[in-house]
Amino acid sequence: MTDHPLFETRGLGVTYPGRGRRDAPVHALREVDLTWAEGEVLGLVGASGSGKSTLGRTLTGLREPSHGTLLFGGEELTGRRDRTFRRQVQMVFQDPYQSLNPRRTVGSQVMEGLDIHGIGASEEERVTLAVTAMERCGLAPADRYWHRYPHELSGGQRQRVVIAAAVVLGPRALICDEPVSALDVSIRSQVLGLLAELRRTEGISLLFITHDVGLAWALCERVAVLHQGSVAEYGDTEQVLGSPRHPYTRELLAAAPAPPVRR
Ligand SMILES: Nc1ncnc2c1ncn2[C@@H]1O[C@H](COP(=O)(O)OP(=O)(O)OP(=O)(O)O)[C@@H](O)[C@H]1O
Repeated sequence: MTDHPLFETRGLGVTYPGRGRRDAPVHALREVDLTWAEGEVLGLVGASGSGKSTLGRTLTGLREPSHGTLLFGGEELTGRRDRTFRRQVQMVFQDPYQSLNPRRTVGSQVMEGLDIHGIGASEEERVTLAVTAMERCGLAPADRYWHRYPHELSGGQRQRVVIAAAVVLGPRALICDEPVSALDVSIRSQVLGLLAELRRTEGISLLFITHDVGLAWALCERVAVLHQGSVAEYGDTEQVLGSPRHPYTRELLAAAPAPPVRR
């Protein structure tokens, strides 16, 4: 732990060039000032196109800011992220197929990061770490899943493999971009429960990107509402979603399919 926030953005902006030659550039993020504290579950909510994924990808280094400053543990991040950062900050995407290789077994995919980062003194130790992470993520006993391919698993199990492949590296932060939107409604709460538990037991900070204000309300301590690339409102979840001040936040809450429930 440091005294610095895990991540901090100051005046962060991301502009994409227009898709066609005649198209105007898209200002996906404008002047975003946010703080994500170590150990915190921070929600990023907003409608489709509000810039949520762009912000998540910019934090991980998949996209470079066009302007502004991005700090990690108080240090400015520029250019290619180093190996330590890539180990400490992991992403979980909406569609586990996007993250998994269909031609490789579950065990080899959970092991892959350990090989890349040179973790574990021997193959045996790496296998033990992978088995522990899989079982920690609800894939127990691990040998039941180890030799299977992604298509042989359910959507929820695939997402657990993705989470296990991140957790095995001992990350500080998980950036979860709509992690349950592609899953069957009946198993969403199990995967959300796993993420909440990882935060509680391992102290992993969570950034929870969602268009679903109800989920943010249930899971997050603080929430930032993004509207057309800008932060409309930001603060404690109770305050932002319980007594919204910005008309856009009220609109999002009014459009929620069920009244949000605080967990
Ligand atoms: N690679 C790209 N090139 C050009 N424009 C892009 C690119 N990626 C995203 N955009 C545009 O940037 C804006 C923000 O997109 P982003 O995907 O970050 O929003 P989002 O809130 O995550 O939306 P969704 O919930 O639909 O994923 C949108 O107008 C989108 O069309």
